[in-house]
Amino acid sequence: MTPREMAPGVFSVGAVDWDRRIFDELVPTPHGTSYNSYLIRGSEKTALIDTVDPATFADLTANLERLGVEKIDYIIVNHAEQDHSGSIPAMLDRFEGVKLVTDQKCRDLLIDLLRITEDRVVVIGDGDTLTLGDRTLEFIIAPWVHWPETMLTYLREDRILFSCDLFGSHYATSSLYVPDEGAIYESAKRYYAEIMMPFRASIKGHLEKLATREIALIAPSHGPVYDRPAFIMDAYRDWTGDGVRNVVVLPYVSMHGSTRAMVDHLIAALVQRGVMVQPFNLTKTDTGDLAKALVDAATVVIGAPTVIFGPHPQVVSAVYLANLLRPKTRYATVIGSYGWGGKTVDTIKDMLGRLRVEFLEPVYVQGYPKEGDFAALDRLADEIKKRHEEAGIIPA
Ligand SMILES: Cc1cc2nc3c(=O)[nH]c(=O)nc-3n(C[C@H](O)[C@H](O)[C@H](O)COP(=O)(O)O)c2cc1C
Repeated sequence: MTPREMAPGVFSVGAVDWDRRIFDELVPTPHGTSYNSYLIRGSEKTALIDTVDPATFADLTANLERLGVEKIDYIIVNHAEQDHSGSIPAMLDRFEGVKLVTDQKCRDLLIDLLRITEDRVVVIGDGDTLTLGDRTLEFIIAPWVHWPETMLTYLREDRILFSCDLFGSHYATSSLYVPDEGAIYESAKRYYAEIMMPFRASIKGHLEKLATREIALIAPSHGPVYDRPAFIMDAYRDWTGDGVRNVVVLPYVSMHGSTRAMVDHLIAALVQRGVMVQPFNLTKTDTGDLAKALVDAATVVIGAPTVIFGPHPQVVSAVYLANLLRPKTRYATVIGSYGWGGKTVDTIKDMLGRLRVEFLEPVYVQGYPKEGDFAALDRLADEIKKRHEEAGIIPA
């Protein structure tokens, strides 16, 4: 990618990774991603906001060369994770005298993760500023935008917020600005779900802190720049707020069709009662899609057959993930089938200890479901409808 100017003297100089299909060896990235780095040329000093994944270091340096950059005074480090910080050691070698500017926790992590030496780091605190001559950078400490050391940087004169992972999306595009709000909404929601949802309360606080600030552009560290910041800030307010949607997320596995018959019956029963359903066959599911669905669904029903006295291992993996991500789900239960015995329902319940959910009566049956079992699923659908009505989320 070539440098793109966002404001006079402010350039996007990072790399687009069109082919990346998995991130942190954990989350699928079906649309690739980008590692955004931004150059600010002040009248006296030059600063670089974050670097890039080390695999794309050559793209960053090529962009700096294209702009004729010979000296960088500061590298602002908003986050110590290697997809942004990993090129710092190479940058320190290349640009003699450059100082890293970051908060205390990030400094400590940089020393631990990248073996940076203390003397290369200037530590700043919340609200501190750094002048580049005609430009002023203001630092906003924002811990737990998925790691404890995260911070944001605000370029006062141009009203640009460099938000690092906050508001980011794994989305490779040749467009500097959001090319399609619908597509970016989905990618940003998925990204929020995968790494920020567990820290919903902290993110809410950061949004409140930002609410009074004039922001013309939000320049995140992944995905395109927001030239209509209200779009993504409203979406984040919605995702981090307490509201839930009239949706049942239904992750399931079925080896021989018994649980599947129950899943199909429950889907039909819920739809007949005006409740939306998002089923996920876990043998075919992209975990990012599942995480995204968990962001605002009111209810989760887990469909699990028994394998060696407990839940099928693919269900265990999904339940473990859901427990880590801590969605704002209000109701949960288990449906499924066993052959002779086990502890599937109790094991799943125990695994969801971090969620503040009310457990509804499970429907767990021996073998292929019989008439009475389907009737129990109808009663479960009634119960879910009642809860959603009480929550005021079923349209009249
Ligand atoms: C590998 C394997 C292990 C199983 N282990 C158990 C078990 O420990 N306890 C049990 O009650 N049923 C066990 N079953 C039987 C299934 O739970 C039972 O067939 C169930 O109806 C399968 O539901 P499904 O058709 O939705 O896959 C096992 C089945 C398989 C294939």
